[in-house]
Amino acid sequence: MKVVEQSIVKRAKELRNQLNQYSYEYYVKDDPSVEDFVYDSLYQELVKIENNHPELVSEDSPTQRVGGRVLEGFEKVEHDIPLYSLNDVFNKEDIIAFDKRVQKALNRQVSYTCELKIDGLSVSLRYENGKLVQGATRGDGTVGEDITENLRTVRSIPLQLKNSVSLEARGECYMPKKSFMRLNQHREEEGQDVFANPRNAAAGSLRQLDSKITAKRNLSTFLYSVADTGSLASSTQFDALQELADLGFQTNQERKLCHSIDEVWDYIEDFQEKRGDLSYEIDGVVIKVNDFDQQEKLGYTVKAPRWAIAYKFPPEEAQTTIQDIQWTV
Ligand SMILES: NC(=O)c1cc2c(=O)c3cc(F)ccc3oc2nc1N
Repeated sequence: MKVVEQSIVKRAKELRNQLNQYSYEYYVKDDPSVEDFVYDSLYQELVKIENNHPELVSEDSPTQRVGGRVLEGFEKVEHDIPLYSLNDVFNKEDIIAFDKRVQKALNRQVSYTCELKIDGLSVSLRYENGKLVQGATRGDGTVGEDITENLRTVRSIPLQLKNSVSLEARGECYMPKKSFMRLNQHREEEGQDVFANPRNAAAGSLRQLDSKITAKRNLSTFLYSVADTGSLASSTQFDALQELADLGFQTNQERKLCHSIDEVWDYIEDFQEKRGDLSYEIDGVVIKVNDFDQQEKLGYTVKAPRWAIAYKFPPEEAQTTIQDIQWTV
C-alpha cells in the first residue's frame, strides 16, 4: 500500500477501537467517559474514511451496526443445544420444596445464584473467534429465527468480544421502561397502536424486517449463560456471569450468591419491594444451583432444568386493580 494509505489504515483502526470502547462504556457500563459530541465527531471521521476507502470497512466497525437491506423474512436457526424454559413457582413453600429436592438428589446442601428475571425476549448470540456471527430468537427452544441484523443494532451487544473465544451466549433482550414510555407516546401521537408492555415492544422491535427501525428502539440486553458451560473457564454460575462481563457483555449487577434458601427468600422479598425502582421490567427471580458439576448431576426434565426455578412475582397491574376495588367497597 502507498504510505498515505498506511496512515489512513492506522487511523481507521484507532477510530474503530476508540468508538467501540466509548460505546461499551456508554451502553454496557452505563458510565460514559466522553460527551456525545466527541463520539459523534470521531464517528463522522470514520464514516468519511470508510466512504473514501470501502476496503477498510470491517464487520466490527460501529458504522456496520445498522444494515442497509430490508429482509423478506427470517431464516430458521436450529439450536444445537436447546434453550429450555424454566419451571415457575409462586410461593415460599414451593421454593423450599425445590431446595429439598435439590438437597435430596445431591445428598448435600448447595449454594444458589439468584438473578433478577428480566421480562424481555430470550436470545442466543453465537461468536466465532470473538466475532458475532449469528443472533437468534429462542423460538420453541429447538428452532428459532435468525435476527442477526436486528441484534447487531443493539448497542450493548458487542460485535467483537474482548478476546477471541468461540461460544454461544444466551440472555434476555429488553426495552428499558423509559424507552417504552417514549415509544408509546410517539405511537399515540402518530395514531398508531401502543404496545401493552416493554416485553411486547421488545418482541415487536426484534421482529422488524428493516433493522433501521430496530436500531431506533433503544433495546438492551442482559446475558446470563452460555449454551455449553465448557466454553467458559468458570465452574460456577456466579463466576460465569463475571466472565461474561469481562468478555464485554452486559450482565445484571443485582445478582447474589446465596448459601441458604432463607437468603434466597430474603433476596426475593427485597426485589419484590424494589422492582418498581428498576429501569427495566422484571417478572420474578431465577434461582440456580451455583456449581456447574451439580447442575450437570441434576440435569433436565423434557422441558426444563432441574437445577433452576423461576419465582414469579404477582402481576403489578392486577394487584393495583384489586386494591382499587377494596377501596371502593
Ligand atoms: N429472564 C431472565 O432474566 C433469565 C432467564 C433464564 C432462563 O430462561 C433459563 C432457562 C434455562 F433452561 C436455564 C437457565 C436459565 O436462566 C435464566 N436466567 C435469567 N436471568
